[in-house]
Amino acid sequence: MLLMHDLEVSTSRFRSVVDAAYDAIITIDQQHHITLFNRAAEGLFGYDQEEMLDQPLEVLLPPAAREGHRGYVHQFARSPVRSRQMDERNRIYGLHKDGSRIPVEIAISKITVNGLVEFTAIIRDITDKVHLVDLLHRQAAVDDLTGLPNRREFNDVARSLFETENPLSILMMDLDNFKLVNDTYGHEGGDDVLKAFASIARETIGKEHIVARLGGEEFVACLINTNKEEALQIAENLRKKISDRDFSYSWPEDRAIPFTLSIGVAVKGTKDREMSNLLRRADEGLYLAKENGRNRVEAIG
Ligand SMILES: Nc1nc2c(ncn2[C@@H]2O[C@H](COP(=O)(O)OP(=O)(O)OP(=O)(O)O)[C@@H](O)[C@H]2O)c(=O)[nH]1
Repeated sequence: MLLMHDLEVSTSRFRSVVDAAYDAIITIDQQHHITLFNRAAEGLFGYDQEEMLDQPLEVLLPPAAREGHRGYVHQFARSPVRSRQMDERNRIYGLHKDGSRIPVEIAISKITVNGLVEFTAIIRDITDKVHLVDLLHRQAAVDDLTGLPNRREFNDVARSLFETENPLSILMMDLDNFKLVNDTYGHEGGDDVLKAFASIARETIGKEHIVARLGGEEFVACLINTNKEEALQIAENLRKKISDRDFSYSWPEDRAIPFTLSIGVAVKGTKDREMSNLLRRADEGLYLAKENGRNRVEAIG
């Protein structure tokens, strides 16, 4: 009798600890059916405990993860390890009742009860952490002023594009006499021009290509699947649009500032071993365009 009482006390203590836990705690049996679903799990997944007991765990996983998860649990059941953190390198998602995916961290452990293996998963919602990491990634890759990819991001992307067999062209672009723009319209006016140019270039060059800000008034475009004639045409089209003010762009307070740009063009050739060869030739083209009077397009090679 005393033993029964002790057991009841211990069970109710266990229940209150599990229910007060901040993390979702779910237990499944050998057939992957849910045997325990605490309050935090109700909050995380949007289901009531009554709905979930005896349900297969798969209900809480995005369809694409279900098969892999079953294999993972089988393998874990056979391994001598008693607890482990589920894959920390790849993001793991749970599936909310409303169909949305929830990024989670999962610690899983197993116990053997009467010869049968049971698993307990402790699941933490890491939505805030994931948002923060994504934000930091974005900030590290994007130029604040224009919203374009920055030099580092461009180098990464361009290098991987260079590895493919596809034709590739580079436009090296530099706004003309930008110091004069700053001197005449102030640094803020200069910033407005940079933002305007970024927006017009992105629209004119097209979403299938990459436009990035290398720094200052220097920009670059990587044109994918584009040969020399097409690259020259895109460059000339952009130069002319800017020079003729043939674009619709909403300037801040309608204070449109005239500007022009010079462009150097280089096309990937069989002799190009690295992206840096191509970028160097585009730079030489840009230098030539400046030498020859600015507001021009020059190609090298
Ligand atoms: N407003 C603004 N100015 C910048 C920024 N970054 C660089 N600059 C300015 O850009 C100007 C670049 O001047 P230069 O390199 O002499 O070239 P330029 O006057 O454009 O002359 P060319 O390139 O030879 O046509 C400098 O005055 C920099 O201060 C920026 O983010 N905002």
